[in-house]
Amino acid sequence: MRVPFIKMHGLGNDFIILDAREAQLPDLSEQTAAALANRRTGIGCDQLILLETSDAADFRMRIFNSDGSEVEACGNASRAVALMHGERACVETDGGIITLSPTNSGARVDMGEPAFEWDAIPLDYAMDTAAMPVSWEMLANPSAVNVGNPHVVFFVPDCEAVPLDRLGPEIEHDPLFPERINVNVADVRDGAINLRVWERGAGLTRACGTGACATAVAALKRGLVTSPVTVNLPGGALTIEWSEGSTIVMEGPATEAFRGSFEWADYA
Ligand SMILES: N[C@@H](CCC[C@H](N)C(=O)O)C(=O)O
Repeated sequence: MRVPFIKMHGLGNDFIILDAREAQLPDLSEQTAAALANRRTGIGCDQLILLETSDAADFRMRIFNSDGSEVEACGNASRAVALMHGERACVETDGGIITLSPTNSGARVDMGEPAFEWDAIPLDYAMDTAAMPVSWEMLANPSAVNVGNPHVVFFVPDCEAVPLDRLGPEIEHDPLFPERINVNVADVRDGAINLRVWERGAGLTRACGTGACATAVAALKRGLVTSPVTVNLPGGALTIEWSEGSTIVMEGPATEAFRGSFEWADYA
């Protein structure tokens, strides 16, 4: 079976998008998702996005990391899907319903409300998620925020100085995080946030939209910045708006890279 795909990215965080809203596709196993995401032997991407019909929203967006794991949310892919869809839409994800609106330069996405309770992150045991009493070498007292998916956020003097390629996987797989975790390291300068992210199931990426949301929320709660705040990532900048008790709104660019098709193979 020949399957069409669209390759898109948000600030260099790249996606394969498969559209099963009208055409029927075989069930996508985690092994097949990982094979398609492989940069040497597949098409290559950080996340594979599968669009399906939904009874609860205009359509459903499923998200697979490059290691094949299916997860709840992806901010950058939400903007890519908004650009591809071309009009405002409510979208069902495993992290909740989000609302996408294309803009002249990309998209604006209402990502829903963040959660802060320890068991909503989730953590393995109860603790204060605003300043967690834990550390990994120079990374200490992070905030934990769930924005549809789980994030831990460390504020440091200089995020470029953190060996995230070494500490990221160690923290991602720490037993404190039963569903693993996305690891954010951030510094605040001139009212803006500089951010690097080790993504659960994908490693270091050029940008992480949910990471930007979680970090902005954690920085706003700590009184380090005011809303709306610019979050600078290696791939470019996002704007995040949030206030206590409200939903998070993310705005930024999205780009189509190319289209193609491949012969479906089931690796399960
Ligand atoms: N790139 C994403 C996040 C993708 C999912 C994440 N790696 C997870 O496992 O939760 C984004 O832009 O938000």
